[in-house]
Order: sequence, then structure tokens, then C-alpha cells
Amino acid sequence: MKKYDEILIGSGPAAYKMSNLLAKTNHKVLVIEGFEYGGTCPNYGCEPKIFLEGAVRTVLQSQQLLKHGISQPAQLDWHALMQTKLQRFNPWPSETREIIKKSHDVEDGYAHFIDDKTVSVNGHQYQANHIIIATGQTPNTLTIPGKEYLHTNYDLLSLKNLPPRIAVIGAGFVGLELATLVAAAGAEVTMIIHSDRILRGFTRAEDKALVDAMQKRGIKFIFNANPQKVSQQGKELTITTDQGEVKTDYILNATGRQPNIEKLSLNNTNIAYDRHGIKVDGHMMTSVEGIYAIGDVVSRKQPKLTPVAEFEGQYLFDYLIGKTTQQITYPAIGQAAFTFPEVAKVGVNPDDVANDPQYQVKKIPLKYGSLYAGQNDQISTLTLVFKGRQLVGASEIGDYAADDINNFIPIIGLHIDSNEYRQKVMAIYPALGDKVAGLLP
Ligand SMILES: Cc1cc2nc3c(=O)[nH]c(=O)nc-3n(C[C@H](O)[C@H](O)[C@H](O)COP(=O)(O)OP(=O)(O)OC[C@H]3O[C@@H](n4cnc5c(N)ncnc54)[C@H](O)[C@@H]3O)c2cc1C
Ligand SMILES: NC(=O)c1ccc[n+]([C@@H]2O[C@H](COP(=O)([O-])OP(=O)(O)OC[C@H]3O[C@@H](n4cnc5c(N)ncnc54)[C@H](O)[C@@H]3O)[C@@H](O)[C@H]2O)c1
Repeated sequence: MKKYDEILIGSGPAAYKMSNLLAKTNHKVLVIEGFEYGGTCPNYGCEPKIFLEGAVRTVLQSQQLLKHGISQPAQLDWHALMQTKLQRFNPWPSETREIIKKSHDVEDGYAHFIDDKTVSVNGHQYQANHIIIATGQTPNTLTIPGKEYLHTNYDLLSLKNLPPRIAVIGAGFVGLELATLVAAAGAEVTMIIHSDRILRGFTRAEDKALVDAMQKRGIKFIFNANPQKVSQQGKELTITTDQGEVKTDYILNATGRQPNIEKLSLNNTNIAYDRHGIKVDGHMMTSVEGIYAIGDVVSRKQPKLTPVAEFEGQYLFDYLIGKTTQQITYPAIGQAAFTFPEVAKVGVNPDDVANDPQYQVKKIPLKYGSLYAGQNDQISTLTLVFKGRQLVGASEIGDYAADDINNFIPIIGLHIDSNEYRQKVMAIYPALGDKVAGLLP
């Protein structure tokens, strides 16, 4: 049986980070990938989504500026846009595999455990000093009749021709972001939501303002609706819900994601897990010594995001080579939904402390600034949360919320004092960054 220093199961952002770091050592490493090298983010997640958003933003901003100096809004040609997307992204998995292969052994296939020490793939068995599970998450399946008609983010982000009508089940990050893209390209979009609100984690006011903005662009929202079955008549699909029927041509199932543990045969091991993923200790070690888990597959309270997965990859590398003995501690984590307008946040949610006298919440409409008025952006609102003089939370809805909130993450993460900030930082003017100094107490 072949033995390695490290076996990495998966090659997404978490494992890829570790693989790059391990390439600079003399460790013998095996990387096992069952699907596309590079994982979710570069192939069917963040990267293709933000690439498509480039053209979509232009279309939506030009619509917003109609009668404000723009007479003809831009039009999106989905087919042409997807050609450029496929050209850019199709080579990535094989290029990523080649990069990994320059330094490590690779096995193309899904790995499973034989016991607490042995991994099997393609009929070969391997052992290692450290086995690292970085298998990520996969879309939830809906167990309803007609579930075979449901599509995932993977399918939609490769869709060469745009169906005239698209129904989206679920209004979390994936549902809202992908609905924004296809609606801007001209599809008639209906969102089916099983509760009375979208996203969660942002403020109610931000949720509502985002729904209002999307509705104004013609996107339909059906709240408190549970899909019960899907049927097909000719080319038309019908989703039956407890709120009535939705007729459509294409259905995106965006009802959340579940950890990729099924194929691992964890029942052959003593690795503990729950429905959120694999349980780890402060050193990312599972309940079995020598076996670790990083990235989206981990059961933890931090959001499942690419920078978090990479951070854990960096931490585990440092820990395994003896550079640190400390337990992992996470930085201030910023998060955004790349909708139009965007919503973004870091730290304390203003809604959670609205009635707590220890906190002061400041709401700042941004539409009066020339920067925002120039975009005819009527919505942009920044909300800051202070505990005493310290900024502890920031959230925003607006065309550039993600970039705007990035200005506040260092202040919260580094606990920067307002006076020190004003003394040492002079931001570019005019941009949101230039207002930060004035907004601090
Ligand atoms: C549509 C979409 C948009 C997103 N947008 C953003 C964004 O804007 N910003 C952000 O921060 N995050 C975003 N995310 C989340 C981000 O993609 C994930 O947090 C990130 O990819 C997690 O990295 P990972 O390495 O843990 O897992 P993954 O990237 O999922 O990689 C895991 C890999 O393991 C492989 N694998 C699974 N089981 C096995 C097995 N048994 N054997 C071998 N290989 C296996 C899989 O094939 C996969 O390649 C988005 C996700 C989606 C779906
Ligand atoms: N911009 C980003 O950073 C970004 C983008 C996409 C994904 N992600 C990551 O991926 C994770 C998963 O995103 P997601 O959108 O798949 O999940 P999510 O948990 O954010 O949203 C799932 C949605 O589906 C709904 N839902 C669940 N079960 C349902 C059912 N049976 N019927 C109808 N609706 C149902 C939920 O109420 C929710 O609105 C996110 O939490 C985030 O960590 C991040």
C-alpha cells in the first residue's frame, strides 16, 4: 500500500490552498478529486457568477439611468455572454489538475474510507500521516415527485440558451444571485419561497428593499409557498405549490447546500458528523487522530465561503508543519449577496441589538452623495453599529455594497480606534472610503 505524508480529498479552495503550500515542502502528497479540479468556486460558483455579473451590472445600471442621461439601456445577449464564459472557464479544471500534478500525485475519482487509516479510490488503497477531508458541499435535493426536472447552479451557469421563463425555488444567496443574472438577460423569473423572507442574516429592512427592487424589475416573489410536485406537459413545466401553480420552462433548485459526506463511507470510521458537516476540534482535527477536515464540509457556525475555506487551509498547513500550536481563531468575516442592489455585512447585525442600550445603531442614506446620485441609486443605505466608541457592525444595501463594506472590515477586525484611524488613514476621494473617517465617533 502506498503511503503519503498528506492525502487531500477534494481540490476546491480549501484543499487547493493547502496543495499550493505543500508544494513548497518536500512532503509526499496525494490529491484526490472526484469531479472538476478547483471545486465549486472557480467552476460553478463565485467566479463564473461574478464574471457574468460584469455584463449584467452594465445592463441594470443603464436601466436605472434611463431618463438620467441614458436614452437607450444596454441589452444582454445571453448566448453570446455564455460563449465568452465557457471560453474562459472550460479549460480551468484541466489547468488546475496540471498545476497540482506538477508537485503532487493525483487520483481522479471519489475517495472513500476503508477504516480509520485507509482511503480507497479507483480500487487503490492509500494511507498517510495526515488525511485531510475537503470535499465541500453540494446542492440539496428536493424529495418531491418530478424532482428530475430540477436544475442546480452547475446547470444554470452553463446554460447556453436562455429559457423564456425560469422558476427559482429558494431565495438564499444562490437563488437571488442567479435570479438577478437571468432576469437581467430577459427571462421572466418567479421566486418560490417557503417562508416569509429572503436571505436571513441581513436586516429585515435590507431584505425588504432588495425584494422591492427586484419586484420593480418584474421578478415575481411567491412567499410561504411549499413546492409539492413538478409535472411536464409538452415542453412546459408546472410546479404545484400549496399557494397554487407556477408554469415555467426551467426550474432552479436553490434550497440550500449539504456537506459532501455521503460518498466518503464515514460509517467505516469513527469520524463524527452531523447534518451541517464533519465535526472538528480547534485544530481542525476530526474525532479520529490524524484525520482533519477543512472548508465547506466542516460543521461550524462561520459562513461557508471561499475565504473561510482558504483560511482553514492556511491554518492547517501552519499547524501541521509546526508553525503554530494555537487553536484556529477566525477574523472578522465580510459577506455579500451579489444581487442588484447588493447587500453586504460584517459583524453585529443591527436588528439583533436594536433594543440593547449597550449598542448605538446609525442609519445613513447614501443617495445624497454625488457618487450615488450619479448612478441614480436611490436605495443605498449604510447601517453602522457601535458599542461605546468601537465600531462592531456594518451592513449596507446598495449598488456597491460589497466594496463599501470592505472599508469597515479592518476597523472591526483590528479594533481600530477612531482617532488613530483619522490620524493614519486618508482615503481616496470621492468614494465611500472617504466618508469612513467622518462616520466614526
Ligand atoms: C453559486 C455559488 C456562488 C458562490 N459564490 C460565492 C461568493 O461569491 N463568495 C464566496 O466566498 N463563496 C461563494 N460560494 C461558496 C464557495 O464556492 C465555497 O465556500 C467554496 O467553494 C468552498 O470550498 P471547499 O474547498 O470547501 O469546497 P468545494 O469548492 O466545494 O470543493 C470540494 C471538492 O471536493 C470534491 N469531492 C467531493 N467529494 C469527494 C470525494 N469523496 N472524493 C474526492 N473528491 C471529492 C468535489 O468534487 C469538489 O471539487 C458560492 C457557492 C455557490 C454554489
Ligand atoms: N455571495 C456569496 O458569498 C455566496 C453566494 C452563493 C452561495 N454562497 C454560500 O453557499 C451557501 C448556500 O447558499 P444557498 O443559497 O444554496 O443556501 P441558503 O441556505 O442561503 O438558501 C436556501 C434557501 O432555500 C430555502 N429553502 C430551503 N428548503 C426549502 C424547500 N423545501 N422549499 C422551498 N425553499 C426552501 C431557504 O429558506 C432559503 O431561502 C450560502 O450559505 C453561502 O455560504 C455564498
